[in-house]
Amino acid sequence: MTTKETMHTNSILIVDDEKAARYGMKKILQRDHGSIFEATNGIDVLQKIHTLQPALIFLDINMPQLDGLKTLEKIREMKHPPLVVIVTAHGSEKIAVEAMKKGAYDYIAKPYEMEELRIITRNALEKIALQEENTRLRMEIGMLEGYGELLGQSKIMQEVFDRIEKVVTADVTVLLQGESGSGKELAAHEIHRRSKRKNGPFIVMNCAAVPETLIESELFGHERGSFTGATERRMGKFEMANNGTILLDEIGDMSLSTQSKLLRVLQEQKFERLGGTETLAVDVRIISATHRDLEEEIEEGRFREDLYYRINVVNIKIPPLRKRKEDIPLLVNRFIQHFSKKHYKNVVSISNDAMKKLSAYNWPGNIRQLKNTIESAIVLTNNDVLDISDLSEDIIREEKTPDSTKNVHYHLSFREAKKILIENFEKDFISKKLEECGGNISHTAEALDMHRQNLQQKIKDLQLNKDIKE
Ligand SMILES: Nc1ncnc2c1ncn2[C@@H]1O[C@H](COP(=O)(O)OP(=O)(O)OP(=O)(O)O)[C@@H](O)[C@H]1O
Repeated sequence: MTTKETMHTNSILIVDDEKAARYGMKKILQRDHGSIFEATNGIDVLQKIHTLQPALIFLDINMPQLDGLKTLEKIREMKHPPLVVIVTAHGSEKIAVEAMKKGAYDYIAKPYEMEELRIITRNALEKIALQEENTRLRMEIGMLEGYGELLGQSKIMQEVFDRIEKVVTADVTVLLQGESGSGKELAAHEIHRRSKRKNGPFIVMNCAAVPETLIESELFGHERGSFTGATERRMGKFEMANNGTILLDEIGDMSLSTQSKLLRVLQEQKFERLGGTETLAVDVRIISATHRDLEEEIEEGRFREDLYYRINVVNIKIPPLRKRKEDIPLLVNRFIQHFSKKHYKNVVSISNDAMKKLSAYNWPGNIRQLKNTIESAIVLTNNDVLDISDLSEDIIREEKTPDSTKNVHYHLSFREAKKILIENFEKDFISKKLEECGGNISHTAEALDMHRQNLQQKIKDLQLNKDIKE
């Protein structure tokens, strides 16, 4: 919603089929107001609203063709209707009340005093000015607090929002890079929501969650009988995303053979279903996301360089939360509001000490971890204001930004050391959540805001398969 869409001009429109009545009213109002226009009937007024965008309308109730009440109904159906003051004859207050119920702002009965008309007009225009100021302020605050659902006031995030804003209309292929939980999927969704494809589908394909043998059928679909278990023809995600956007999440985890098939779709926007001969053409915007360093993956021979250049027309890096700690208070307060409502609690805020602890922590799991922390605190607390005692031990212990390399052996390569660190964090975080959820995978996946299959794979990779209930 732009400012222009919600703002009216300051003009007034007088609607009456009697010339003398219009003239009399215009003369009184002209003293204080510049732009006064006239309309002679209900149909004329509807057209003039579009061209003149008046702030206020004086609408006579007794008119031939479309009468005042019907005209009022039509005006109220408009997206941003002007205020309407109904002009009635003395003794027809009942109609005036009906008009107010239908959304008229006020009414005035003929014959009226000059002063009465002036006061009603002044009040109406003041009300409009106030409403518009509120809209403007709300929009300013909204913009300061983030970009749609993506919250962030830090300079670094404002730069990310600027970059996103530039690609929304451009319909180019975008690569989102950032650590797990930093907001890549949310950013992709926001790009879609603001693009010209917003009425088309937004389809997410998690390339890491699907086993290698099924990924092509997931992406491109399959014909009946194309492999054991393919009992019916199935649409792939590319087909589903036609006229919309597809997010290829964790694209860095895609095998080389699938990468080459994907390259063809990117080049030609064409593909065949598995086991099929028909070539399907689609119109899809592709957004890719990964937590991996794709240039490193190319060097290691695990990612095709030509595909990289295709998906990386515009690159947006989402910074980790520890690099934008000034966003933590805003995020925490929003998450408190959200989860307090969701879980029917009365938590209204957080103590300064607890906020300091949250700001000092390093957040290796980024916003997802912060969100989970606040949700779990809200569910477990008996307080109206979250306090240090509502936070988990890890967060309380972390007095300052931890030396994240403290347990790492320097004889390892940087890549190996990084892998161990990430694995240790993942093991620790996931096993704690599993424990909290009594080993139930579906609940844990929900609590971690992760795909169930993704979690199952992680549990297997990290060898956490103990006490798991399906
Ligand atoms: N800037 C933000 N403002 C508010 N909520 C956010 C923001 N960034 C992320 N979130 C929330 O954090 C959670 C994780 O975000 P998201 O799934 O987009 O991360 P991701 O980078 O795609 O993670 P992964 O790589 O693990 O898939 C989601 O619940 C999302 O709504």
